[in-house]
Amino acid sequence: MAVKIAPSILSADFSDLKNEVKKLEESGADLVHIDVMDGNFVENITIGAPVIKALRKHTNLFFDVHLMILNPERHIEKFVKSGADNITVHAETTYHLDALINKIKSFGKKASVAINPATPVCLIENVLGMVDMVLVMTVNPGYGGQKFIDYTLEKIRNLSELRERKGYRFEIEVDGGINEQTVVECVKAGASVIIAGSYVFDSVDVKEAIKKLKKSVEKLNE
Ligand SMILES: O=C(CO)[C@@H](O)[C@H](O)COP(=O)(O)O
Ligand SMILES: [Fe+2]
Repeated sequence: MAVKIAPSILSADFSDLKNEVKKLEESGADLVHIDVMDGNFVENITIGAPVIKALRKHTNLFFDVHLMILNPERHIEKFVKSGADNITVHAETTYHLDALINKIKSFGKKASVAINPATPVCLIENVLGMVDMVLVMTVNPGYGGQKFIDYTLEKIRNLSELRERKGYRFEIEVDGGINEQTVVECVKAGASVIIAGSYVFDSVDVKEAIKKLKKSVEKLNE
């Protein structure tokens, strides 16, 4: 599976998001990852649907919206209308995961499920045939710039093996602590959508950072 790079704008300059997103488009990003945090499910509070809607006018890049909010079912329609292309919900935030995924899909959007580092894969096993992506949190959600948690690699391998065995089509997305080394481990384990926040935005050259991540895994696909 071709590896895609999804820079997370959590580490971008919030006072200049329009230009940050345009810069990603010119730098070869495959998707834009947008972290929505509510100060309840996670400590931090970031951006909501109005900001996504405002950004939508300035790029055609795929908007990968990662909801880290309680009661996500109350907000799906707003995020659909804001221009999200994919909506990812955390399995830990709902009692009704199946219904929630169907709700997202009913709007014609891609629907994905995320799990925290400590959440086992078996919790989402029943919905693996319904989702477009499984997002494996490789740090605890809430902040950018954290250290990659090694034991999450086993979950990626586990998901990859389940996908193969059952003939599922979801992609595995990884989020948190991605750099030139950890990206290789994740892709080897079966991930193909790579979210990178601080690695991309803290670098001097965004285009170069994206290129380096792609180059790190090129050899694996030969
Ligand atoms: O969802 C989250 C954090 O909760 C992420 O998408 C972060 O934005 C990743 O940041 P880095 O670890 O790559 O700096
Ligand atoms: Fe994220």
